[in-house]
Amino acid sequence: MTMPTTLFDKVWDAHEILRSESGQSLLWIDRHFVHEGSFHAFNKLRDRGLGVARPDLTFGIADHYVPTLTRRLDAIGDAKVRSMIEQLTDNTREHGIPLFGLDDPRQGIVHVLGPEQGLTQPGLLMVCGDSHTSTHGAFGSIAFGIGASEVAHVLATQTLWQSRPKQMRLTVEGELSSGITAKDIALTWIARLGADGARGHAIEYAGSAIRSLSMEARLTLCNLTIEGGARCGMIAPDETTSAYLRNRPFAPRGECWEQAQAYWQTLKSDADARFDREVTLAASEIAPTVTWGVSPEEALPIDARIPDPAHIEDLARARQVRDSLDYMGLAPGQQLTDIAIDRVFIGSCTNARLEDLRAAADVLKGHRSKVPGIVSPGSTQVKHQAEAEGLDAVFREAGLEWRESGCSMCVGMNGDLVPAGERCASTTNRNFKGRQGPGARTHLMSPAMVAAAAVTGRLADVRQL
Ligand SMILES: CC(C)[C@H](C(=O)O)[C@@H](O)C(=O)O
Ligand code: SF4
Repeated sequence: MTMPTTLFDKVWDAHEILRSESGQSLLWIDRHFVHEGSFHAFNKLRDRGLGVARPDLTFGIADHYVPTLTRRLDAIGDAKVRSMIEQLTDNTREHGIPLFGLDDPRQGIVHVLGPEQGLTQPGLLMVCGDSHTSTHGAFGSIAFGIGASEVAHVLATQTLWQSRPKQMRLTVEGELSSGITAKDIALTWIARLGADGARGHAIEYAGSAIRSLSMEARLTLCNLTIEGGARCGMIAPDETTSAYLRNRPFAPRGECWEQAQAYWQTLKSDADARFDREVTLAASEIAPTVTWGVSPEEALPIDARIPDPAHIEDLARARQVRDSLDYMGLAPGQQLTDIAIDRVFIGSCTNARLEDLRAAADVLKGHRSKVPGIVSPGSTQVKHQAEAEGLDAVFREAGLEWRESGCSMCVGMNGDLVPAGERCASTTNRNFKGRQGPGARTHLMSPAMVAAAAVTGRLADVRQL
């Protein structure tokens, strides 16, 4: 009798080349994405006179530093920003690595582009020097972020040493009510377990509420997995996965497609597989959720009040809450829906795919935004699709800026910043101090909720508009 195994075990075991005495596994890497931050690793290779082992399995993507007002490199005033994009172009050219560069019609944020192009597929092992690589696990691949020296190791060998993480299953049963999205599922579990709650674990998302999510929503959920401290997040591939991938540029075709289907069907946890940890949520207990503090775990249902540190017994936690409120410029006990905002941002690898833009446009249609804001589609293709549907017109008529695709105001590396002291309702994944700019205050929420905040000028419950 064979031991029952999990989806994670199946994919991991298929990639393990050997195991060291200390229990580390040497893993084969199927896909390696490199963005502008990879220059460290390329410099390392150069110092040691090494080449890239498998340029055909490596893909360059310009996203973190790209301008969103234009696609012209020479329009970037900041020489340091320009050089980040130039270095990626030079490094990929030198090593024969395909590049989705600034002016490529397929350009996009790495975690939007990979799935969109069909590079992300069930059963693969994928890495990138970027923490939100967990996104790609939505297809039933193992995908995680790695550090600069690991990027160099993968470039040089197409392999990576890793220790096998513990495993946790997060089951969400029931039906999500209208207005509740994958973003709300994620913020809810992270608020419950903590930003460190899933540390050292690979998460498999399961249950009827997860199975009913679209592919794009699954990407949002797996994207945010890292904010709960987990190593990666996965969802077993099903009909939704195959329907999404069929005919994508890099997806298998013809007989290979049939073979892939047969393999993908085996990619699920056995009925009696054991997890180190099981967590269950009822879909009915999930409300539209927003963050109020400086960590994704500081999140609450939109109808709640800001916590009062005077009522928190744990002194360390009370101090933390006081510190968060101080940075965020908020008062204890304040009703979330009373918080006025200064601007909005709709973008990032978390929530800037077509369905996200549709959800935001649905709420904005026929309204003016009370505050300024930027909409940056997750990829150039998403931009074109949105324009074909007239979504750009909805955003423009609402008074928001319709920009080019890139990481943009999620992290501000390209100069798209929230001014100090301003409060931004944002579809992104991190609300750390200074994340959107020095002194900037970020509230994370779903695209529909950002649109509701734009329309009302404060944090608002999209279900009550
Ligand atoms: C700059 C990059 C390495 C970073 C990451 O690792 O995630 C960024 O994408 C982020 O979201 O903070
Ligand atoms: S959009 Fe934001 S979270 Fe995603 S890769 Fe870019 S900087 Fe990181």
